[in-house]
Amino acid sequence: MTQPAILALEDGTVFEGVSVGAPGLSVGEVVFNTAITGYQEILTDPSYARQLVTLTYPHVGNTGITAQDDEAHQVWASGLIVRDVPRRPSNWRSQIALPQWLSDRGVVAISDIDTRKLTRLLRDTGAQNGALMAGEIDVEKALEAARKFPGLKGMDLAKEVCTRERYEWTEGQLDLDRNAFVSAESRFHVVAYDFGVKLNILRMLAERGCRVTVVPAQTSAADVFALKPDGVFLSNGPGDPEPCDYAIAAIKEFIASKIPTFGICLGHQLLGLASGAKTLKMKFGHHGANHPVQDLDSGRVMITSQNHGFAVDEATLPANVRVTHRSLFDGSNQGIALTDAPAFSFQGHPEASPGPHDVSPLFDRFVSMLEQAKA
Ligand SMILES: NC(=O)CC[C@H](N)C(=O)O
Repeated sequence: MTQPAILALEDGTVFEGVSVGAPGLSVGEVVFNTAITGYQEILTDPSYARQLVTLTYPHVGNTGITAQDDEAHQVWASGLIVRDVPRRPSNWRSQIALPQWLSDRGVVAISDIDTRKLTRLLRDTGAQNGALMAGEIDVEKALEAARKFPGLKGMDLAKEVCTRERYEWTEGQLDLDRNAFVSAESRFHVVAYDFGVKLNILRMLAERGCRVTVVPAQTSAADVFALKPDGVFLSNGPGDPEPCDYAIAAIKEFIASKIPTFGICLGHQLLGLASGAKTLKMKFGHHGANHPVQDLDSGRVMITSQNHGFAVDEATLPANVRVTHRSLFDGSNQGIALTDAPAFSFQGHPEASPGPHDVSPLFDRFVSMLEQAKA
């Protein structure tokens, strides 16, 4: 039996649809993602914590859900908003249908709303806070919950979503012919900060010969140095980078020690902050899998996967930080490199999960840095 669901926005707009997940109330910042595939990777990406994600692609759930495609061991998005979910999925890898998977995990989701109208509204007004309600509906209560959500600015979520315990990672990428993840021989030891890390990042490091020790967000630089790594990786993650003072302090020490350091997304923003730059909240951010980004060194344009609502403010970069990449959508910063330390970072997602692989050579650049430092 279909259950009703609503999406209430802080500006008072209410969308009525049907529930395709668990009953209940869930609040967060509403963001739109324009990728046409990868709904499972998006929902399990820890960077979406406290966000309600709407997908502009209208048919979501067609290929079902496969455990191997999880980017983390749980759904991190606070809710899902879509136009249409198929009656049944169809794919040889599918293990479970999207609505069942969502409701098993207590995730509130709505379908049958006009997602184009919602996206236009968010594009015009900027990302808004909202509330999803499914099952028993109380419009006033949902509107109040949407207005009460404090917003992501100033919210430190990295320390909330990260691993509690340190762990080792050696598994490479999925070999579909063998239906197994392949392990590679390791030549380097990398300490990866988990601010909300996506598993495909760890796999891409492992595939390139890195044995990875994943550590909690609040691990001190001294504890990292004690592990004697060849390099440090700074992961993606949810929330505002600015309040993550523990991470900024640790990264300052990595820069000073000249250990090879590579950051992705939140990790990029944190490297920027540790270098002395500032970050800003964008109007509606970048969330999609077809964003053009220019590599300023080569002039090449790459199509990239993106998921961020904050950005490094280029106007605040100190003299020892070079801009390496820029978004061709809005000219915002997409990459930096220090001129006096082997440290660089990228705002988008070179792990492309989901998305195109144009930026994956950045992992090779990090590995060359590890090689050079070791030589
Ligand atoms: N994917 C990420 O790491 C996102 C970084 C940060 N939370 C932002 O929204 O900008």
